[in-house]
Amino acid sequence: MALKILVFGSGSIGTVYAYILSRVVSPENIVCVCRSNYQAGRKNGFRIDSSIFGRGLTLKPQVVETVEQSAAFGPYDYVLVSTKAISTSPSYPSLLRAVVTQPTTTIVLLQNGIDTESEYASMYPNNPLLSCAVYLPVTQVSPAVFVHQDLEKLHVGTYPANAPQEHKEAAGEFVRLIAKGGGSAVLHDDIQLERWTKLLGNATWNPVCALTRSRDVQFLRSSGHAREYVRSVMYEISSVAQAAGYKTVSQQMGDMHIRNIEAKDLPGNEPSMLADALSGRRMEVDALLGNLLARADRHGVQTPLLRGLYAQIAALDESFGRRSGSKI
Ligand SMILES: NC(=O)C1=CN([C@@H]2O[C@H](COP(=O)(O)OP(=O)(O)OC[C@H]3O[C@@H](n4cnc5c(N)ncnc54)[C@H](OP(=O)(O)O)[C@@H]3O)[C@@H](O)[C@H]2O)C=CC1
Ligand SMILES: CC(C)(CO)C(=O)C(=O)O
Repeated sequence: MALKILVFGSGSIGTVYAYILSRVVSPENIVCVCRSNYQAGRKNGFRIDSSIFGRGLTLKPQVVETVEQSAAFGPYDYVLVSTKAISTSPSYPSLLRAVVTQPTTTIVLLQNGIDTESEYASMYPNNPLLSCAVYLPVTQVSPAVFVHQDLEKLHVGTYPANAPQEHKEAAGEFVRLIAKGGGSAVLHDDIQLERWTKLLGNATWNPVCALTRSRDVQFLRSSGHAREYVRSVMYEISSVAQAAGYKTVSQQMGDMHIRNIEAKDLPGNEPSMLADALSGRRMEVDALLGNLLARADRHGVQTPLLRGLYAQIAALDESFGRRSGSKI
């Protein structure tokens, strides 16, 4: 039988993976749940300009406005969760009840952050749950129009790492599917090290860039203190990672990361949290920082700079909630 795929959250990441999968699965079997870009996506489909996959790419999947509407197109083999990893009411995991109807439906979390999986795992204990680290810089420049630059790599593994054998096999099948669509996916027995490795960059650049309305290179070149500040924030993150057992997430890794950004031209990369801040959208405060601080507390690691960043980004996020009456 033909595979059926649901993309919950057809923003930057969801749309590019929908495109990759549309090279192996008929677009009529790919259903995209949209919100602000629903009208544009329904009318014209999605457009992607990618420095890797090509310019002017188009995708015309099924487009719906709610998860309930998408249930009519199921049952699904894969439910890709590509919303922001934020708390909502009702929660994102609970919204998926209408579509996680088969024990074989694989849930794939295409999101940044750490410690974001447990609600999905407790709600859908029998379904394969895949957690990922996504390297895919994409920005939505107008409704349903996306620009993707430089990099595409997906690290995939089960949650938890010691999931049953059938779930491990489901992870392998998903990795093969992405590869058939021309993407680069890597299977891990334990994905958490990759999540923490990615967090080193995201817990630094995402809030720093969002708070300063600067891209990463712009921030680094903004004053004589910027580099040392970023380095010190990364030192705190790597100290928590070390205490949590992720020994390769080190200060040396942070230094290499900074050197890579320093070597880039202005203006640099726009982290997804900067894109959210510029549009006044709710931000991944806990997935990127709050859960990290909880780990720091658990291990008794001092993190004064991260606490300051958290307090500021949480206040900015709250201000967006007040202003918009909040979409969540
Ligand atoms: N963009 C990037 O470069 C990268 C992002 N990531 C991570 O990937 C994840 C996804 O990020 P990204 O794609 O940038 O986020 P986007 O904000 O671009 O996309 C999320 C989409 O989900 C939609 N959505 C949210 N709630 C609902 C709902 N209830 N019903 C229907 N649609 C909904 C949003 O709609 P609306 O537009 O109305 O808000 C939006 O279109 C995040 O965890 C991010 O940190 C990882 C690597 C790179
Ligand atoms: C790697 C990076 C910075 C890509 O833009 C990202 O993960 C994000 O924007 O959240």
